[in-house]
Amino acid sequence: MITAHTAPPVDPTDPFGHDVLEDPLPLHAALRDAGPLVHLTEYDVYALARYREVHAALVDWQAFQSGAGVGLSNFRHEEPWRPASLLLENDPPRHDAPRRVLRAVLGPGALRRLRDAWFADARELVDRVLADGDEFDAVARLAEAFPLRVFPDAVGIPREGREQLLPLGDHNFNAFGPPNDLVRKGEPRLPELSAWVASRCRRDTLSGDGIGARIWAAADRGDITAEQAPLVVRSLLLAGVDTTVHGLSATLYALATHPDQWRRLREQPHLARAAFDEAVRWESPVQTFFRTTTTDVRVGDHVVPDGRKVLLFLGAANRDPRRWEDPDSFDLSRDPSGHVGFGMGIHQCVGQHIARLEAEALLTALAGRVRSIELAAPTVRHHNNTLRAWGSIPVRVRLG
Ligand code: HEM
Ligand SMILES: CCOc1cccc(C(=O)O)c1
Repeated sequence: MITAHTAPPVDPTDPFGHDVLEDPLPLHAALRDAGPLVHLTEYDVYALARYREVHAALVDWQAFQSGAGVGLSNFRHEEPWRPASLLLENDPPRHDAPRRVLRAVLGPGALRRLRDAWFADARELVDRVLADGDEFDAVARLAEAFPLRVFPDAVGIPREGREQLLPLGDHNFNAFGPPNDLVRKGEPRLPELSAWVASRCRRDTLSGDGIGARIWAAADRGDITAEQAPLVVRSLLLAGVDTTVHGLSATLYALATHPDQWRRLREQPHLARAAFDEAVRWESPVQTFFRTTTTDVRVGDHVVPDGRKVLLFLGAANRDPRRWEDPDSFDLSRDPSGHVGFGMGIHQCVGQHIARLEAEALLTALAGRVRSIELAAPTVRHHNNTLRAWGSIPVRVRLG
């Protein structure tokens, strides 16, 4: 048993600096190569970047807890800046009932109920975009437009004002990082956005047959309490939009820069879901999340003391050559299962099948009309402390 707390290798890089947010790959490679555990001196936290250690931490919720927050802020010493998420920022047992309710309302029944309408909506949106011309911004016209059209409808929130979900989600994901310029950027609108999303979670603003109403019905049954219901709806609205916008953006970017893979998708439209999962592995729209150790935890030859923050680099794990063959290639023939782009273990993304359905609908509609897709101009990244995000992806398409 290791007795001395031998110090692991250190890295002074700021993982939330703009140079890293523009291109995180060099830091990911340096962290993986430095060892199974690294100490990030910039914030005095630990980092895991290899698949094996990230996966092990994700599934060991007892030693690596979420209940002290999954951002840099440690809820043992600091108040959360908003009421903590009942799922993301809680451990069992408090985590369990809200998770059961969300798993049920986002389960096979919801997917069956939504499938035909989402496929029709995707065809209608693609037809309208293509009617406007063969060059457009795939982020604004497709990756943002489609989730904002179908997901809030499925949850049951009114149409007007729903575009607020993007800046709201953007700030929430920035807030998992340090109090830097990205967090300061979102603060002026925060009171207005927080009040707005709280109003969308009330029973009386949610339409009768939506996912939101079904969460309130679960409270009526006593599966969760009436106090928990709005927070469970809030989880959907905070977690369910920006993630999918940037997951779809990553997929469209990957396909526009790999014409051979686009041809495969055209020939085999059933590969749409595989294309989305391979893009989520390759790009990892959710790059990082923190955990907090609940005891002295041994990682390799070192020990992380109790109560310390550990940054899990999901994106680095998804390109770890120790786990993936030719990890930097985007390849539809790969089996991407086991990637940690949706997390792993008891907190693994409860909305992943909703995201996959959105992607399948949009990609199927596109593959049905577009013979080729390519970049028409330089792309622009959108920096966020947690999300690997896109500002714009200008594309040119040929129909047929
Ligand atoms: C490409 C799209 C998405 C990605 C990449 C993504 C990624 C993730 C990841 C990595 C986690 C694990 C967080 C952790 O371990 O601390 C997670 C959890 C979660 N996701 Fe997703 N997500 C996506 C879409 C969605 C959608 C569409 C919804 C809602 C319908 C959603 C709702 C949630 C919730 C509520 C949690 C917390 C689950 C828990 O802690 O038990 N996500 N997601
Ligand atoms: C990937 C999960 O992302 C989030 C972000 C913000 C809030 C929540 C929540 O569960 O409330 C989840």
